[in-house]
Amino acid sequence: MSIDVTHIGKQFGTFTALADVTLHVPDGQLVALLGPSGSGKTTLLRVIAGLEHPDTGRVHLTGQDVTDAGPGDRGIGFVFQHYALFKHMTVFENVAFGLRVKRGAARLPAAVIREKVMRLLGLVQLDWAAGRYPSQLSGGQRQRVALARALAVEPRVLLLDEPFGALDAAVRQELRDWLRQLHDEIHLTSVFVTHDQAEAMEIADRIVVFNAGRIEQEGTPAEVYDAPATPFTYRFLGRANLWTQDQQTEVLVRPQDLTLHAQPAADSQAGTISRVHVVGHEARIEVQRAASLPPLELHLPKAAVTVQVGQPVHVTAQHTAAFARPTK
Ligand SMILES: Nc1ncnc2c1ncn2[C@@H]1O[C@H](COP(=O)(O)OP(=O)(O)OP(=O)(O)O)[C@@H](O)[C@H]1O
Repeated sequence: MSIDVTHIGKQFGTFTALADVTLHVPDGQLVALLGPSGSGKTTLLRVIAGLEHPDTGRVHLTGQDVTDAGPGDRGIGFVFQHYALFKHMTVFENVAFGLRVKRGAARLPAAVIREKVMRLLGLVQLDWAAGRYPSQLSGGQRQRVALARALAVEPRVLLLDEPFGALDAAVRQELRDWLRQLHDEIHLTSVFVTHDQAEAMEIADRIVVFNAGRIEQEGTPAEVYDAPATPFTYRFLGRANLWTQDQQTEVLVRPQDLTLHAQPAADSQAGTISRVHVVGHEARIEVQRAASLPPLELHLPKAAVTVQVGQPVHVTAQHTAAFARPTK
Protein backbone atom coordinates (compact mmCIF):
# COMPACT_ATOMS: atom_id res chain seq x y z
CA MET A 1 0.00 0.00 0.00
CA SER A 2 1.43 3.38 -0.99
CA ILE A 3 1.12 6.51 1.15
CA ASP A 4 0.72 10.01 -0.27
CA VAL A 5 0.57 13.10 1.87
CA THR A 6 0.11 16.32 -0.05
CA HIS A 7 0.55 19.90 1.17
CA ILE A 8 0.03 18.96 4.82
CA GLY A 9 -0.01 21.88 7.24
CA LYS A 10 -0.52 21.63 10.99
CA GLN A 11 -0.48 24.40 13.60
CA PHE A 12 -0.55 24.02 17.37
CA GLY A 13 -1.74 27.49 18.42
CA THR A 14 0.69 29.85 16.74
CA PHE A 15 3.35 27.14 16.36
CA THR A 16 3.76 25.59 12.92
CA ALA A 17 4.50 21.89 13.42
CA LEU A 18 4.16 21.01 9.70
CA ALA A 19 4.40 23.46 6.82
CA ASP A 20 3.30 22.26 3.38
CA VAL A 21 4.69 18.73 3.62
CA THR A 22 4.34 16.55 0.52
CA LEU A 23 5.66 13.00 0.54
CA HIS A 24 5.17 9.83 -1.49
CA VAL A 25 5.97 6.46 0.11
CA PRO A 26 5.88 3.70 -2.53
CA ASP A 27 4.28 0.35 -1.74
CA GLY A 28 6.58 -2.00 0.16
CA GLN A 29 9.21 0.55 1.17
CA LEU A 30 10.75 1.13 4.58
CA VAL A 31 11.10 4.88 4.99
CA ALA A 32 12.79 6.78 7.82
CA LEU A 33 11.68 10.24 8.97
CA LEU A 34 14.90 11.70 10.35
CA GLY A 35 15.34 15.03 12.06
CA PRO A 36 16.02 16.86 15.30
CA SER A 37 13.60 16.93 18.20
CA GLY A 38 10.56 19.08 17.46
CA SER A 39 10.97 19.07 13.68
CA GLY A 40 7.51 17.54 13.08
CA LYS A 41 8.27 13.85 12.47
CA THR A 42 5.86 12.46 15.04
CA THR A 43 3.16 14.92 14.00
CA LEU A 44 3.38 13.66 10.41
CA LEU A 45 3.19 10.05 11.61
CA ARG A 46 0.10 10.91 13.66
CA VAL A 47 -1.49 12.61 10.65
CA ILE A 48 -0.88 9.49 8.52
CA ALA A 49 -2.34 7.34 11.31
CA GLY A 50 -5.43 9.52 11.67
CA LEU A 51 -4.62 10.47 15.27
CA GLU A 52 -4.20 14.11 14.25
CA HIS A 53 -6.25 15.97 11.65
CA PRO A 54 -4.20 18.25 9.38
CA ASP A 55 -5.26 21.91 8.97
CA THR A 56 -4.49 21.71 5.26
CA GLY A 57 -3.65 18.94 2.78
CA ARG A 58 -4.78 15.40 2.14
CA VAL A 59 -3.68 11.86 3.02
CA HIS A 60 -4.15 9.07 0.47
CA LEU A 61 -3.52 5.36 1.00
CA THR A 62 -3.15 3.62 -2.38
CA GLY A 63 -4.98 6.45 -4.06
CA GLN A 64 -7.90 6.48 -1.62
CA ASP A 65 -8.48 9.71 0.31
CA VAL A 66 -8.49 8.83 4.03
CA THR A 67 -8.02 12.36 5.40
CA ASP A 68 -11.37 12.25 7.16
CA ALA A 69 -11.30 8.54 8.09
CA GLY A 70 -10.74 7.52 11.72
CA PRO A 71 -7.59 5.67 12.81
CA GLY A 72 -9.50 2.37 13.04
CA ASP A 73 -10.57 2.54 9.40
CA ARG A 74 -7.15 2.98 7.85
CA GLY A 75 -5.63 -0.49 8.21
CA ILE A 76 -2.58 0.91 9.97
CA GLY A 77 -0.53 -0.65 12.78
CA PHE A 78 1.50 1.41 15.25
CA VAL A 79 4.42 0.89 17.53
CA PHE A 80 5.45 3.71 19.84
CA GLN A 81 8.55 4.22 21.91
CA HIS A 82 6.99 3.71 25.31
CA TYR A 83 5.64 0.27 24.71
CA ALA A 84 2.10 0.47 25.95
CA LEU A 85 1.60 -3.25 26.56
CA PHE A 86 -1.27 -4.18 28.84
CA LYS A 87 0.48 -5.01 32.11
CA HIS A 88 -2.23 -7.30 33.44
CA MET A 89 -2.29 -9.44 30.27
CA THR A 90 0.15 -12.13 29.25
CA VAL A 91 2.23 -11.79 26.11
CA PHE A 92 -0.23 -14.07 24.33
CA GLU A 93 -3.24 -12.00 25.43
CA ASN A 94 -1.53 -8.76 24.44
CA VAL A 95 -0.96 -10.00 20.90
CA ALA A 96 -4.45 -11.54 20.69
CA PHE A 97 -6.14 -8.34 21.92
CA GLY A 98 -6.76 -6.72 18.52
CA LEU A 99 -8.24 -9.94 17.17
CA ARG A 100 -10.49 -10.59 20.19
CA VAL A 101 -12.09 -7.15 20.15
CA LYS A 102 -13.35 -7.67 16.60
CA ARG A 103 -17.10 -8.14 16.35
CA GLY A 104 -19.46 -9.84 13.93
CA ALA A 105 -18.12 -11.44 10.75
CA ALA A 106 -14.60 -10.10 11.39
CA ARG A 107 -14.33 -12.13 14.59
CA LEU A 108 -12.15 -15.23 14.25
CA PRO A 109 -12.73 -18.54 16.09
CA ALA A 110 -10.57 -18.99 19.20
CA ALA A 111 -8.49 -21.76 17.62
CA VAL A 112 -7.64 -19.57 14.64
CA ILE A 113 -6.68 -16.68 16.93
CA ARG A 114 -4.47 -19.03 18.91
CA GLU A 115 -2.67 -20.28 15.83
CA LYS A 116 -2.21 -16.80 14.46
CA VAL A 117 -0.84 -15.38 17.72
CA MET A 118 1.62 -18.24 18.10
CA ARG A 119 2.79 -17.75 14.51
CA LEU A 120 3.38 -14.04 15.19
CA LEU A 121 5.20 -14.81 18.42
CA GLY A 122 7.36 -17.23 16.45
CA LEU A 123 8.10 -14.45 13.96
CA VAL A 124 9.36 -12.17 16.74
CA GLN A 125 11.12 -15.15 18.35
CA LEU A 126 9.09 -14.99 21.53
CA ASP A 127 6.86 -18.07 21.31
CA TRP A 128 8.54 -19.36 24.47
CA ALA A 129 7.29 -16.27 26.34
CA ALA A 130 3.57 -16.56 25.49
CA GLY A 131 2.56 -17.12 29.12
CA ARG A 132 4.72 -14.42 30.63
CA TYR A 133 3.67 -10.94 31.71
CA PRO A 134 5.34 -7.82 30.24
CA SER A 135 7.11 -7.14 33.56
CA GLN A 136 8.94 -10.47 33.14
CA LEU A 137 10.50 -9.40 29.82
CA SER A 138 13.42 -7.19 28.86
CA GLY A 139 12.86 -3.87 27.07
CA GLY A 140 13.79 -5.33 23.69
CA GLN A 141 11.52 -8.31 24.19
CA ARG A 142 8.62 -6.03 25.15
CA GLN A 143 9.21 -4.00 22.03
CA ARG A 144 9.03 -7.17 19.94
CA VAL A 145 5.71 -8.06 21.61
CA ALA A 146 4.45 -4.56 20.72
CA LEU A 147 5.44 -5.22 17.13
CA ALA A 148 3.70 -8.62 17.09
CA ARG A 149 0.59 -6.99 18.54
CA ALA A 150 0.63 -4.29 15.83
CA LEU A 151 1.03 -6.95 13.12
CA ALA A 152 -1.77 -9.19 14.47
CA VAL A 153 -4.52 -7.22 12.78
CA GLU A 154 -2.67 -7.49 9.44
CA PRO A 155 -2.09 -3.80 8.86
CA ARG A 156 -1.29 -2.63 5.36
CA VAL A 157 0.94 0.07 6.78
CA LEU A 158 3.16 -0.06 9.86
CA LEU A 159 4.12 3.18 11.62
CA LEU A 160 6.89 3.13 14.20
CA ASP A 161 7.73 6.13 16.39
CA GLU A 162 11.26 5.84 17.76
CA PRO A 163 10.58 2.14 18.28
CA PHE A 164 14.02 1.40 19.71
CA GLY A 165 14.65 4.73 21.41
CA ALA A 166 14.65 3.54 24.98
CA LEU A 167 16.89 0.52 24.46
CA ASP A 168 20.62 -0.01 24.91
CA ALA A 169 22.98 -0.03 21.92
CA ALA A 170 23.36 -3.80 21.45
CA VAL A 171 19.61 -4.48 21.65
CA ARG A 172 18.89 -1.59 19.28
CA GLN A 173 21.27 -3.05 16.73
CA GLU A 174 19.67 -6.48 16.99
CA LEU A 175 16.15 -5.08 16.62
CA ARG A 176 17.16 -2.90 13.66
CA ASP A 177 18.50 -5.88 11.71
CA TRP A 178 15.47 -7.84 12.64
CA LEU A 179 12.96 -5.11 11.67
CA ARG A 180 14.59 -4.85 8.24
CA GLN A 181 14.29 -8.62 7.79
CA LEU A 182 10.72 -8.71 9.01
CA HIS A 183 9.73 -5.85 6.71
CA ASP A 184 11.14 -7.74 3.71
CA GLU A 185 9.46 -10.98 4.74
CA ILE A 186 5.94 -9.70 5.16
CA HIS A 187 5.91 -6.99 2.47
CA LEU A 188 4.57 -4.09 4.46
CA THR A 189 4.87 -0.40 3.77
CA SER A 190 6.58 1.00 6.86
CA VAL A 191 7.42 4.49 8.08
CA PHE A 192 9.55 4.99 11.17
CA VAL A 193 10.61 8.07 13.08
CA THR A 194 14.11 8.39 14.40
CA HIS A 195 16.61 11.08 15.29
CA ASP A 196 19.47 8.58 14.97
CA GLN A 197 21.09 8.94 11.56
CA ALA A 198 22.95 5.62 11.81
CA GLU A 199 19.65 3.83 12.41
CA ALA A 200 18.07 5.53 9.38
CA MET A 201 21.07 4.88 7.12
CA GLU A 202 21.26 1.24 8.09
CA ILE A 203 17.73 0.04 7.57
CA ALA A 204 15.74 2.49 5.45
CA ASP A 205 15.17 2.33 1.69
CA ARG A 206 14.63 6.08 1.73
CA ILE A 207 15.38 8.82 4.23
CA VAL A 208 13.29 11.95 4.63
CA VAL A 209 15.21 14.66 6.49
CA PHE A 210 13.01 17.04 8.51
CA ASN A 211 13.90 20.53 9.64
CA ALA A 212 11.48 22.86 11.42
CA GLY A 213 8.26 21.35 10.04
CA ARG A 214 9.51 21.00 6.46
CA ILE A 215 11.18 18.32 4.40
CA GLU A 216 14.77 19.42 3.96
CA GLN A 217 15.75 16.58 1.64
CA GLU A 218 14.60 13.14 0.60
CA GLY A 219 16.42 10.26 -1.07
CA THR A 220 18.15 6.93 -0.62
CA PRO A 221 20.64 6.76 2.26
CA ALA A 222 23.50 7.07 -0.24
CA GLU A 223 21.89 10.09 -1.94
CA VAL A 224 21.35 12.09 1.24
CA TYR A 225 24.78 11.15 2.63
CA ASP A 226 26.84 11.62 -0.53
CA ALA A 227 24.95 14.53 -2.03
CA PRO A 228 23.47 16.57 0.81
CA ALA A 229 21.58 19.52 -0.64
CA THR A 230 22.07 21.80 2.35
CA PRO A 231 24.51 22.29 5.26
CA PHE A 232 21.68 21.19 7.57
CA THR A 233 21.48 17.75 5.92
CA TYR A 234 25.27 17.47 5.80
CA ARG A 235 25.56 18.25 9.51
CA PHE A 236 22.66 16.04 10.49
CA LEU A 237 24.00 12.93 8.73
CA GLY A 238 27.41 12.90 10.35
CA ARG A 239 30.10 14.93 12.08
CA ALA A 240 31.08 18.00 10.11
CA ASN A 241 34.03 20.41 10.22
CA LEU A 242 34.00 23.91 8.82
CA TRP A 243 37.02 23.77 6.47
CA THR A 244 36.89 27.30 5.05
CA GLN A 245 34.37 30.07 4.68
CA ASP A 246 34.06 33.44 3.01
CA GLN A 247 31.19 35.85 2.39
CA GLN A 248 29.53 33.65 -0.23
CA THR A 249 30.52 30.06 0.55
CA GLU A 250 31.13 27.65 3.40
CA VAL A 251 33.08 24.45 2.80
CA LEU A 252 32.46 21.46 5.08
CA VAL A 253 34.41 18.23 5.52
CA ARG A 254 33.91 15.02 7.49
CA PRO A 255 36.43 13.98 10.19
CA GLN A 256 37.38 10.82 8.30
CA ASP A 257 38.19 12.85 5.16
CA LEU A 258 41.03 14.80 6.76
CA THR A 259 44.71 13.74 6.67
CA LEU A 260 47.63 14.80 8.87
CA HIS A 261 51.06 15.75 7.45
CA ALA A 262 54.32 16.73 9.09
CA GLN A 263 55.13 19.20 6.28
CA PRO A 264 52.92 21.68 4.39
CA ALA A 265 51.12 20.12 1.39
CA ALA A 266 48.93 21.48 -1.41
CA ASP A 267 46.00 23.40 0.14
CA SER A 268 46.96 22.30 3.64
CA GLN A 269 46.07 24.23 6.77
CA ALA A 270 48.54 24.64 9.64
CA GLY A 271 47.68 23.92 13.26
CA THR A 272 48.64 22.26 16.52
CA ILE A 273 47.31 19.01 17.99
CA SER A 274 45.16 19.98 20.96
CA ARG A 275 43.59 16.62 21.86
CA VAL A 276 44.01 12.91 21.13
CA HIS A 277 41.18 10.68 22.27
CA VAL A 278 40.95 6.97 21.47
CA VAL A 279 37.45 5.50 20.97
CA GLY A 280 37.57 1.78 20.17
CA HIS A 281 39.63 1.27 17.03
CA GLU A 282 39.63 4.96 16.15
CA ALA A 283 41.67 7.95 17.30
CA ARG A 284 39.82 11.27 17.42
CA ILE A 285 42.23 14.11 17.03
CA GLU A 286 41.57 17.79 17.50
CA VAL A 287 43.69 20.34 15.68
CA GLN A 288 43.68 23.98 16.74
CA ARG A 289 44.13 26.07 13.61
CA ALA A 290 46.33 29.10 13.16
CA ALA A 291 43.51 30.79 11.21
CA SER A 292 40.53 32.09 13.21
CA LEU A 293 38.34 29.05 12.53
CA PRO A 294 36.98 26.45 14.96
CA PRO A 295 39.25 23.44 15.70
CA LEU A 296 39.21 20.51 13.26
CA GLU A 297 38.22 17.02 14.36
CA LEU A 298 39.91 14.12 12.55
CA HIS A 299 39.06 10.42 12.85
CA LEU A 300 41.97 8.13 12.02
CA PRO A 301 42.67 4.43 12.59
CA LYS A 302 44.24 4.16 16.05
CA ALA A 303 47.26 2.22 14.77
CA ALA A 304 48.19 4.99 12.31
CA VAL A 305 48.39 7.70 14.96
CA THR A 306 51.75 8.68 16.39
CA VAL A 307 51.13 12.39 17.08
CA GLN A 308 51.05 14.01 20.48
CA VAL A 309 49.34 17.02 21.98
CA GLY A 310 51.27 20.21 21.26
CA GLN A 311 52.80 18.95 18.01
CA PRO A 312 52.57 21.26 14.97
CA VAL A 313 50.84 19.61 11.98
CA HIS A 314 49.40 20.32 8.53
CA VAL A 315 45.97 19.08 7.50
CA THR A 316 44.59 18.36 4.03
CA ALA A 317 40.99 17.60 3.10
CA GLN A 318 39.44 15.18 0.60
CA HIS A 319 35.75 15.17 -0.41
CA THR A 320 34.79 18.61 0.78
CA ALA A 321 31.26 19.95 0.26
CA ALA A 322 30.74 23.60 -0.65
CA PHE A 323 27.48 25.40 0.11
CA ALA A 324 26.36 28.92 -0.77
CA ARG A 325 25.79 30.98 2.37
CA PRO A 326 22.37 32.58 2.70
CA THR A 327 22.43 36.23 1.68
CA LYS A 328 21.27 38.53 4.45
N1 LIG B 1 -0.72 18.42 20.79
C1 LIG B 1 0.23 19.37 20.71
N2 LIG B 1 0.00 20.60 21.23
C2 LIG B 1 0.91 21.59 21.13
N3 LIG B 1 2.13 21.44 20.54
C3 LIG B 1 2.41 20.24 20.02
C4 LIG B 1 1.48 19.13 20.08
N4 LIG B 1 2.05 18.07 19.47
C5 LIG B 1 3.28 18.48 19.05
N5 LIG B 1 3.50 19.77 19.38
C6 LIG B 1 4.70 20.55 19.05
O1 LIG B 1 4.99 20.42 17.68
C7 LIG B 1 6.39 20.32 17.46
C8 LIG B 1 6.70 19.11 16.62
O2 LIG B 1 6.47 17.96 17.41
P1 LIG B 1 6.79 16.50 16.90
O3 LIG B 1 6.47 15.58 18.04
O4 LIG B 1 6.13 16.28 15.61
O5 LIG B 1 8.36 16.57 16.68
P2 LIG B 1 9.39 15.40 16.45
O6 LIG B 1 10.18 15.82 15.27
O7 LIG B 1 8.70 14.10 16.38
O8 LIG B 1 10.27 15.51 17.74
P3 LIG B 1 10.80 14.35 18.75
O9 LIG B 1 11.95 13.71 18.03
O10 LIG B 1 11.23 15.13 19.94
O11 LIG B 1 9.65 13.44 19.00
C9 LIG B 1 7.06 20.31 18.82
O12 LIG B 1 7.60 21.58 19.08
C10 LIG B 1 5.92 20.00 19.78
O13 LIG B 1 6.13 20.64 21.01
